[in-house]
Amino acid sequence: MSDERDPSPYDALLLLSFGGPEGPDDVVPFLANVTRGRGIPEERLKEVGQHYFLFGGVSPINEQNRTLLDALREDFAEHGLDLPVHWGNRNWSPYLTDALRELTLAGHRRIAVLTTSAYASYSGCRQYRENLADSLAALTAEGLSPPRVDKLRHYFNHPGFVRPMVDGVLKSLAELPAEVRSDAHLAFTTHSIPRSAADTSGPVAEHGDGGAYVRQHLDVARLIADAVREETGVAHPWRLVYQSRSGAPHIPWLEPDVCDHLEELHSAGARAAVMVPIGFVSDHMEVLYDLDTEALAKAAELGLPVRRSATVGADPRFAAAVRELLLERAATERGRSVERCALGSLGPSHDLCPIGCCPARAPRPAAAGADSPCA
Ligand SMILES: CC1=C(CCC(=O)O)c2cc3nc(cc4[nH]c(cc5[nH]c(cc1n2)c(C)c5CCC(=O)O)c(CCC(=O)O)c4C)C(CCC(=O)O)=C3C
Ligand SMILES: [Fe+2]
Repeated sequence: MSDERDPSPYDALLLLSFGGPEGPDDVVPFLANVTRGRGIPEERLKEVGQHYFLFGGVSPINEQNRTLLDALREDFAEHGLDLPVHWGNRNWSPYLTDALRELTLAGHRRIAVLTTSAYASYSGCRQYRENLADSLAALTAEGLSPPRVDKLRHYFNHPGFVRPMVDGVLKSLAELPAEVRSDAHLAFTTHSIPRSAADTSGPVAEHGDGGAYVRQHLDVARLIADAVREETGVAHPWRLVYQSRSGAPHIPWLEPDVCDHLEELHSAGARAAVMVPIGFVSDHMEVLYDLDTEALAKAAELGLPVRRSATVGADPRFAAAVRELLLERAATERGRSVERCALGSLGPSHDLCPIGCCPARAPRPAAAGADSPCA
């Protein structure tokens, strides 16, 4: 078999995602799963529940993952890559443990895992690794012998993730009124996280204030802004901003908030903006509510023309990137040296999260890292 289509040692790919409710009755149990043991105030839960009820209790995230699964299967088939693609979630059905049980019972022994989070952070990386460790432990407790799992590297700077977003920004710019288009600011937005979590994201020694989380986002923002300038000849001013903050007000989280930023832009005389949700892989509730509902309402109130650009979703270039990441890792595991595709200044991310990377408040077992048993 040619190296370009040899997935060994892997015998399956698992898409690992957040999960979301698919009807009004799912909302509260879903939120209980999300916040289990983390002391999110009930006020906030009710507020978040409202976001979901506005959309009939349905988060689009599961449907988008189904579409991504289709795109991955289609891409694999087109490229002669014979590898089953499965799906499991942290917080809603289909649950990760059930997906891994099914794979175990079907005889799979070594699984590559793709998370729907492109960046380093506790929520986007280590927490998924903890979920994997928990599920493997649950299957062992059931008397099964679960497979080994490897998490594919962070793909924030992979061209298959960045280029579709560049196209999205160009499209959004084109939709702005012609007379303000070239003045538009780019507001790159991602999930706010506690400052303490940002500072300890990624290999701690390597990164300054804001950790790998902020550096990785800044690199992607710069890449997109540069590509847009090359395409349009306009150097749009840009800034990295944050959204979807939760938690107690006295604990510092990453700022500024996207809505505050729009207000600031407006009072500084800006004439238009495009919000670019680089922190998210698909148009799930954070995008649909926090940006398309809340932030666009703020923009309308200000009379500021604002568009929200597309996430990668199931773009065929993203599906191709997943195939490349998988084959790259497979070849590495077979001891071959391979090209590791990455744009920008940070280079390709590590395959194995270093010890202590993105620490949890209370240390717990995590799979697929340098500090994992049998990694
Ligand atoms: C970095 C990051 C990502 C991006 C990476 C990734 O994609 O993984 C992300 C994604 C998502 N976050 C999501 C939903 C929620 N996140 C919450 C809470 C939190 N997120 C955090 C961080 C992140 N979150 C943090 C530090 C908290 C507070 C503490 C905690 O609880 O860990 C809460 C609880 C209520 C609230 O506090 O808002 C909910 C309901 C959904 C599903 C949306 C849908 O249903 O369509 C998705 C994709
Ligand atoms: Fe979240």
